[in-house]
Amino acid sequence: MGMDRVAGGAIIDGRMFAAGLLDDVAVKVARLKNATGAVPGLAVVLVGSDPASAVYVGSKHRQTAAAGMNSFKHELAADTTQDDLMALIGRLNGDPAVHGILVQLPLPPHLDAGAVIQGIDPDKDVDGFHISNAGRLSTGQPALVPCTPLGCLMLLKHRLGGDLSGLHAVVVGKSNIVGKPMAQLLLSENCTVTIAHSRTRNTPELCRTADILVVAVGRPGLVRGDWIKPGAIVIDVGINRVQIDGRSRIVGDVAFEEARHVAGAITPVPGGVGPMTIACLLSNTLTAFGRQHSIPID
Ligand SMILES: Nc1nc2c(c(=O)[nH]1)N[C@@H](CN(C=O)c1ccc(C(=O)N[C@@H](CCC(=O)O)C(=O)O)cc1)CN2
Repeated sequence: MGMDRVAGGAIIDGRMFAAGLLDDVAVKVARLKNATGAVPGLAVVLVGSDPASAVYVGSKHRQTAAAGMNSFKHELAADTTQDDLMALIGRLNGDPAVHGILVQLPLPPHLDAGAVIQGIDPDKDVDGFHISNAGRLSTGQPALVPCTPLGCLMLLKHRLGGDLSGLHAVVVGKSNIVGKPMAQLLLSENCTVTIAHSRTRNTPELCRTADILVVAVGRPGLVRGDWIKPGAIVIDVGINRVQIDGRSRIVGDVAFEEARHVAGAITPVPGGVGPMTIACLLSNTLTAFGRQHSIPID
């Protein structure tokens, strides 16, 4: 599932893989409803009118409903105060119909995103950004795992038949949202993990030693074809809006046309990691519901 061969490496079809995961979630939700009458609920909070965020939130809302779950969309004005946002989070924490809470990022600059994230009940933190979930992940305890790295790991495990053990993984980028949890997940799969970032001195050389290369820096086309070890699996997390020939396009952090001839497999942008983010969010919501009610989901 989810892999097309082209001259050079394989293109990993994230859209197809995500569709399969969403089907799987929908089947489990239907089974749960039949058995218990209960319906998992996801609350998504959007502050302001950033166009890309509005699209992502709309998509989350639609896909949550399509999977048979309750979706609660909260759209707040751009000048919402920290106190009002925290009060909403408090209400959602206490609402028994809400099993997952997500605050769409980025928030307007006057708001303290860190305080908002730490205000979410860790058991409802389906983004996996709360410090408790970060700590649980890094100590090997059951955690809600950030959606984008979780989606990357699923694509990698599928490509590699489930076994990543002993492979050298290089993660370019050290954000709390992608780079660090990605590194933790790869470590938990027994990879040897290197994290490269803007101060790393020999990033191209390091990348050339990677069996698995995950790039999440937000710099269009940073990773060139000659940074890639022949046959490596390349996961491009970048979603960068650029103007090409006067038209707005989305490109990744990897120079795709160069890289695909060297890599053994590569995710495209769009159509690679992005769709997995929302599919994993719904999967996390189901996981959160199961843990809150001590109901096995699988
Ligand atoms: N609270 C969060 N905020 C943000 C997250 C997140 O995981 N939690 N991630 C990103 C945005 N994001 C989801 O919220 C997201 C980004 C991209 C895609 C996606 O499917 N991309 C498509 C292209 C879509 C387009 O044309 O714009 C693709 O790559 O194929 C889904 C979700 C930041 N904020």
